[in-house]
Amino acid sequence: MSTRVGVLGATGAVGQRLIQLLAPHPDFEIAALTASGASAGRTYRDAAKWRVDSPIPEGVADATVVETDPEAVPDDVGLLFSSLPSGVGAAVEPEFVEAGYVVSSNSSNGRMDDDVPLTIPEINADHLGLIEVQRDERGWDGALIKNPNCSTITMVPTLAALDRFGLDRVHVSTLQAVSGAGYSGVTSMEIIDNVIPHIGGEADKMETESRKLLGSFDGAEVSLHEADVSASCNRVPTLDGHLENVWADLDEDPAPEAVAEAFESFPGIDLHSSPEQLIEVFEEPDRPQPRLDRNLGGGMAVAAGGIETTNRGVQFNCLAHNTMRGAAGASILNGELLLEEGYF
Ligand SMILES: NC(=O)C1=CN([C@@H]2O[C@H](COP(=O)(O)OP(=O)(O)OC[C@H]3O[C@@H](n4cnc5c(N)ncnc54)[C@H](OP(=O)(O)O)[C@@H]3O)[C@@H](O)[C@H]2O)C=CC1
Ligand SMILES: N[C@@H](CC(=O)OP(=O)(O)O)C(=O)O
Repeated sequence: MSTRVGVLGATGAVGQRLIQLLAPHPDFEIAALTASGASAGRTYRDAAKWRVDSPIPEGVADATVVETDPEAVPDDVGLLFSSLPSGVGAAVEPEFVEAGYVVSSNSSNGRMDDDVPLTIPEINADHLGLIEVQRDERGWDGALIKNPNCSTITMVPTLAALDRFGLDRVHVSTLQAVSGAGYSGVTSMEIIDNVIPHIGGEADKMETESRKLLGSFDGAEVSLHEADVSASCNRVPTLDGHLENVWADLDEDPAPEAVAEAFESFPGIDLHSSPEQLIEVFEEPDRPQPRLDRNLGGGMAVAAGGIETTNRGVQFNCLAHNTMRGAAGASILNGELLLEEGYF
């Protein structure tokens, strides 16, 4: 039997991707769509400026959008996916959890809170245990779980695979697609024929979230991984797919073949949205590329290439689809993990 789910911020860019992925999902059935007061009371077709490259799913187009308020969401909804602006998420997500809902959120608010699991199921599914800590400390019946920032999600599976060689220090420079900024985030006049060498707050997120994801959970708290991470974030004129150049200093000195083997053999997880091969390695020196490789594994795989040794470790490139693996797909995968683990 399918679990009835809702989408908070359903009319937005990430909300639309969530709807596209949830409509055919075997375990979830869309039962509530929320947005701002300006959209509430309207049909979804009327309220949302639909921009996904497939039609609005049947049953969603004529559904009525409701206020983002726990009282407006039916009680039999078991799981909520949140893609609200972070300021709104910070205010309303706790209200939903207090009301007993389990919320799988893509918004950046609260990701580094000590009692909030920040999870990529293939990397740190055990951090879900923080939910018990969260419930004890906050007296909540529901639960709040976060997926990381899209640039962080792209890089962290490769770092997790490299940790067997002793991950010591990481430098990363990103080339991030415009969809990461949302539909009205950067104008065409700003980005065509241009690169913007700054994305507000992004470097800090990569530097902190990656250490939490790679950290260890002892049943009570997560200790951050000791590796130092330095990031430099750039907006480039691609539509989807964040490409990243990574330099990792390691305690050991693996050959490029050993690094490729570590990437390719890194295990996935048996969940519907997880790809069979989590990290796909290219031997061609000019891959991965956003336009060619962002849809690997249904947009849920990470691509790596250009592996070379340095005098301190290894350098390589990695790529993932920022609104699939990096946003909507990440929240849904966390929802699948919560379902599997019996949290609702
Ligand atoms: N993990 C990642 O890497 C990524 C994360 N994100 C994050 O996801 C979130 C959503 O981004 P995006 O989809 O681009 O944003 P949009 O601006 O496209 O959508 C925002 C959604 O929130 C709703 N909303 C806005 N204000 C309110 C309010 N006061 N009360 C209730 N609902 C409100 C909007 O409804 P309405 O249409 O009525 O205004 C809309 O449904 C952000 O936090 C963003 O940072 C985004 C991209 C990638
Ligand atoms: N800042 C990211 C997208 C994003 O919204 O990230 P976050 O989920 O951390 O707010 C980008 O521009 O590509």
